[in-house]
Amino acid sequence: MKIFNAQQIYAADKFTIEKQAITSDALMERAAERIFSWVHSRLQGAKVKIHLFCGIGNNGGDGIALARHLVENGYEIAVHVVNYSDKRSKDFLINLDRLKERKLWPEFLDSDCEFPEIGHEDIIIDAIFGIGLNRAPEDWVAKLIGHINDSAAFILSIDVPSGLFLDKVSDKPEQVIRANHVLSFQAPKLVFFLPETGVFLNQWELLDIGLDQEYLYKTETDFEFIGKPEVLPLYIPRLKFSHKGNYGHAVIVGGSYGKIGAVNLAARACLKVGSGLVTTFIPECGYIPLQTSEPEIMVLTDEEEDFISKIELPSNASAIGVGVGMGTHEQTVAAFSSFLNDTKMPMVIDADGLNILAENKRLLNKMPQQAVLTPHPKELERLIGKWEDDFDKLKKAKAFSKKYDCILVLKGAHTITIYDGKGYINSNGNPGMATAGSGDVLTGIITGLIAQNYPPLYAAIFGVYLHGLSGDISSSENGYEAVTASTIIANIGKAFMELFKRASPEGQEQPQ
Ligand SMILES: NC(=O)C1=CN([C@@H]2O[C@H](COP(=O)(O)OP(=O)(O)OC[C@H]3O[C@@H](n4cnc5c(N)ncnc54)[C@H](O)[C@@H]3O)[C@@H](O)[C@H]2O)[C@@H](O)CC1
Ligand SMILES: Nc1ncnc2c1ncn2[C@@H]1O[C@H](COP(=O)(O)OP(=O)(O)O)[C@@H](O)[C@H]1O
Ligand SMILES: [K+]
Repeated sequence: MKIFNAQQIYAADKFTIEKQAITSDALMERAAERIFSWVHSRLQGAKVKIHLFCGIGNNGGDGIALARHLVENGYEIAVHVVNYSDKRSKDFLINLDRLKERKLWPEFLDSDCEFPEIGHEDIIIDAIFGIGLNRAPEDWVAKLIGHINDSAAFILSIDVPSGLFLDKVSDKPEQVIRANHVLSFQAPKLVFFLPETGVFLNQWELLDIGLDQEYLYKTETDFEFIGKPEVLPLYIPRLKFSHKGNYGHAVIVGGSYGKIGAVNLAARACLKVGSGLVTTFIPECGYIPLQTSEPEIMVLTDEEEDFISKIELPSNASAIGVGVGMGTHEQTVAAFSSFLNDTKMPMVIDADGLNILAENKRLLNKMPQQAVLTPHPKELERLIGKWEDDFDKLKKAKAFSKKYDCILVLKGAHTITIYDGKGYINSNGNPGMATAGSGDVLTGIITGLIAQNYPPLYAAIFGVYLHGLSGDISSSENGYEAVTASTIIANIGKAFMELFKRASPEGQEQPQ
């Protein structure tokens, strides 16, 4: 699903209004009707007090139009107009008049007023600012936002939490609404997924307001939100008359004394995503534990006992995952350096592989084309340097990926895969996955997919999704805390099965 920026959303509104020959007010009415039916289907007329805080732009207009629907359906409401400017939008004014025609007079809030009392069981509709926020709110508006945040009431934000910019991080977090739920129009916003801005909302949902499909389809975006519909077409089916040679030979290179487990996890994940053969290249000390615990996995060893000093590959290797648990011994650095000189095979580089690259930047030019790098935030910082905020991070990551022709997988709650100027934002996964070795599993998954001939970018996007889905199945069975890297591996099979379930008419999924 595409993630549009504010200019594109405004353009889509304009295009839709012209093509469908409707007024902008009709589009606002559509938006308000969608919000109303969402609210009404949940509240069913409950006698709960609803406070609507409405700005004076179109986001406020949505709120005022919603107020009319609520009052017409018997809800107990209080409308507070946050009068932060005298430049009221046309559609806001149209809707204000309609409200007044129904004898409902909003309370106007300004810099001198007392803020309304909010009961802990009340509901707040936040329609102060939408995607039009272009500067920090004035002090009194910021205080009002603080007052709303301090209440125990449930906060439902319209389109975006008010105070959240779409293209930068607010330097004053207290000026942003902390929404329990956001009803966003048509498409998700990038800020929902970045660590510094995503914290302002708990959940989000999309409301379709019928923006022109052709415009949405044709408009190129810098970011895409990756869910099941996006990953399914990437899947490569297994063929009836195939043999293991058709599914590649993945090699995991890594491990050091005390960190052989990382290789074990990555190699098992490789097997579970369907790699035909899996070999590990590890220091001698890992030979017995790996051979005895994983009968399917072949083991090659370095001549050194505790670390890697010279990397050798099986002759028919088709993809390499390198770096997990590998350490940064100087002989390992030398081995990795000459390995990069000699090997132009598809490669996933993780953990100490990334640390070595960061310490020896000249090696970056030796990476094979479209190498997949899977840094967690600290590893990323070592590679691309410090960033000012999450937007700057994305800009720097894109520049890095372009400079070295590599695919960057920025791991996090919403992992973002960057390539060719575009970002692919993963939709699944959970905090249970913040656990030792879950990154090693991801390395194995992506390597195993590349070994089977998935193009590296697709392997990264598909692999990240599959990893998140396995993590979600693990947490649904065990709870967040008990998710381990091994439970993620154990659920890779179920994740594949889940991918091919289709929704039944009742909304329950059935195998396809
Ligand atoms: N354009 C359309 O046709 C539709 C727009 N919709 C709503 O319209 C919203 C965008 O509306 P607007 O563009 O009017 O913008 P907002 O309602 O977000 O903001 C209102 C105006 O306030 C001004 N402003 C920005 N920051 C300010 C600040 N810190 N202090 C004081 N004034 C400030 C800006 O000029 C801005 O246009 C969307 O988020 C959505 O809720 C929906 O009604 C659907 C249809
Ligand atoms: N809060 C979270 N929500 C979803 N996924 C997460 C969360 N925290 C971590 N993950 C995922 O878990 C993995 C952790 O990787 P990493 O930090 O490299 O772990 P390790 O080094 O222990 O293998 C990444 O794929 C990341 O996206
Ligand atoms: K809002």
